[in-house]
Amino acid sequence: MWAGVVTLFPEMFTALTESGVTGRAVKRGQLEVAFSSPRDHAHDRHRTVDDRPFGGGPGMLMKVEPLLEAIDAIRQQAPSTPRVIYLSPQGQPLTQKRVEQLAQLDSLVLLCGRYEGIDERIIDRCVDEEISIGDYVLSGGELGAMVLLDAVTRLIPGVLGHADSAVEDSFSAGWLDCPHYTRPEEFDGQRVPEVLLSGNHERIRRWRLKQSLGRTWQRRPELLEDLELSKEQQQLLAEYIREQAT
Ligand SMILES: NC(=O)c1ccc(NCc2ccccc2)nc1
Repeated sequence: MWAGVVTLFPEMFTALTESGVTGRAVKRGQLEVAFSSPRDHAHDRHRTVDDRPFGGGPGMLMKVEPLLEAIDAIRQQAPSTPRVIYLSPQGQPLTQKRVEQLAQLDSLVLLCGRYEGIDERIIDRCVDEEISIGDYVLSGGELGAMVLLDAVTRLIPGVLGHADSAVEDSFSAGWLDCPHYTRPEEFDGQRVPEVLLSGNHERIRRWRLKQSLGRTWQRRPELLEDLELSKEQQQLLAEYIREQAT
């Protein structure tokens, strides 16, 4: 996956490119991240990248010309025509389903707004899709870009070891994950559920599925509305709900 990032703060992205699973993916060449800053494309004496909004109002906006030049510069580096995504509170919510679709692309350009955002003419000219990582306002789109890149990079084949890829099943199935335990079997009086020590893989599968469905019902019932549960899943969820009542 090739990602071009248009940002005034490329140094923020070392958290993604130099740490953990995503840092390893960059080192292995599974993810490539390139940067382009509007500041490098501001040619006036003060290298101005922002300006006051027409119509008045608080704050500043990112200027058209430096941003457009920065976008064109990064697009030229893309190995294939990139999908241009703008991170903004006005975007479509980022979901695991959308992450899975984005992970299929060869190249992305991520626009990171600062101040109160960017001139709408850039969105009209260059942006294919606006994405939001949640209903709150941040000081810039960079954290959203890193969230998106992290979620997408995990899905690139070979990035996660086999053991980790099992983690995908629950959320990509559309429900929350089940509880997890590791050694010791007992800690300060708290025991690991016996079923997980039983070695009975079918019982363990059913227990984990029941816990996932039950927790989804308890914490995020709206996620269940879009799901068509199998007979087994419906039965396990019903059992979980009955046990909650007692
Ligand atoms: N919720 C998000 O994904 C998000 C993205 C960017 C951001 N801040 C930069 C910005 C502010 C206003 C308009 C456009 C961009 N805050 C939150």
